[in-house]
Amino acid sequence: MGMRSVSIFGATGSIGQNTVDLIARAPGQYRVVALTGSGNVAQLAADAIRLGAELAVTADAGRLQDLRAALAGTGIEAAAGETALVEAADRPADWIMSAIVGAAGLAPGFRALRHGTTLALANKESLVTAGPLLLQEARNHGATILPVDSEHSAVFQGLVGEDIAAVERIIITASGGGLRDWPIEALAKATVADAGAHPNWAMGQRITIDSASMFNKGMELIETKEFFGVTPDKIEAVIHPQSIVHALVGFVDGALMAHLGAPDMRHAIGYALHWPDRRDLPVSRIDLAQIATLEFYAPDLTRYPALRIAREVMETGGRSGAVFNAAKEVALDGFIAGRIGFMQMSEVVERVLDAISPRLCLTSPMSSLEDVLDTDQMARQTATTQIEQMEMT
Ligand SMILES: NC(=O)C1=CN([C@@H]2O[C@H](COP(=O)(O)OP(=O)(O)OC[C@H]3O[C@@H](n4cnc5c(N)ncnc54)[C@H](OP(=O)(O)O)[C@@H]3O)[C@@H](O)[C@H]2O)C=CC1
Ligand SMILES: CC(=O)[C@@H](O)[C@H](O)COP(=O)(O)O
Ligand SMILES: [Mn+2]
Repeated sequence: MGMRSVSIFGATGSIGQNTVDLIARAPGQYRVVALTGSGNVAQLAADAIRLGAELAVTADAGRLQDLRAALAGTGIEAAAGETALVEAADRPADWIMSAIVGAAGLAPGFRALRHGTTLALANKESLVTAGPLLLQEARNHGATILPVDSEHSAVFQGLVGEDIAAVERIIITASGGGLRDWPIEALAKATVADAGAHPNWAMGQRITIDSASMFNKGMELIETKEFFGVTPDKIEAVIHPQSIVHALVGFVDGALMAHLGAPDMRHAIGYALHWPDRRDLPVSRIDLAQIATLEFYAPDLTRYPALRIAREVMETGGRSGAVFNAAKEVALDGFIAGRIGFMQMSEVVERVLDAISPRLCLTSPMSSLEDVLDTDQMARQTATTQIEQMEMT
């Protein structure tokens, strides 16, 4: 058997760097086809050289000269822009990590499936915006999608050898985020630094703030429904401050199987990399006696309106996931830019879903990637308008 070929989309980010770490620890075992990044061209070039990649792509068309300069004399190809990203996904690779942040990750992952690859999916936005289309595309081309989000990897591992018909419930855990213990009245004044500090996981800024608002968990509820094909009434989220139990699967006989592990994404990434085998991974082993206490409690929906909105989206289906995600991305940009407060992010998303529904039938399914991208654009424009209106009042 030849060397396994891999590509990493979003290689310069938090998931991407953990993936690079695992690949770099196994010299001679992988042929690296493409690495992609965006603004961090220096990291992209350094990793492309370190891993001997064939191609490096920055999503930022304005950084092509910088990338070329950083790769001069190495023989590694350089490319830039959105089209180049999708073209990189056309380069066959046995295993592809999808770890671009946001809806920008959808098109390259979607294209990679055309080649029957194994797509390790960290980019949850792909499932939230276009779950049915993505899964259908994988079926059409004999491709495999493996979950990388820690909770979904945990559920996936809990389902090995099980019949999905015997699943009574799926419980995903939530840390509660950086503001979990704040008085609820103080949340409106939370800053980007406050919300951007996660109690347990080291992650990119956007998902860390989404953890604090629990938009991340809302996305994950939808991701669970789409990926595992279970009805919303079977999916629960519970706060677990230690982030040691990642998810639990409950069966019709009352058994509840939990997945435990240190909060280190190299576990879920490594599981997807070696699946269906298990290999030794450089993650710390948990010591239950030292941890001593694992707590669980129900989330307060007044504190976390994102969970309530996500549940409505799960029930609505159709285009509502794409609208929800796009509105959330614009609201998050607005919070990071200081234009709206922390609690106003959920207000924006709710307003966009309400404002757009007379123009767009939210329950109707999407028929193509273009359809998803059009819906995404419409929701982004509506969200921008809503933020402008909020700023005026
Ligand atoms: N971090 C984690 O532990 C987890 C992350 N996820 C999901 O994985 C994905 C990645 O998250 P994370 O690694 O934290 O994110 P980061 O922000 O750390 O990294 C994002 C990556 O995407 C690149 N990127 C940014 N914008 C664009 C764009 N418009 N087009 C193409 N590439 C772009 C970045 O490039 P550059 O940095 O060079 O600008 C970087 O490589 C997200 O969907 C997140 O929800 C899921 C579970 C856990
Ligand atoms: C590591 C991972 O999968 C993240 O999505 C994580 O779940 C975020 O932590 P929260 O539980 O705080 O959302
Ligand atoms: Mn997660």
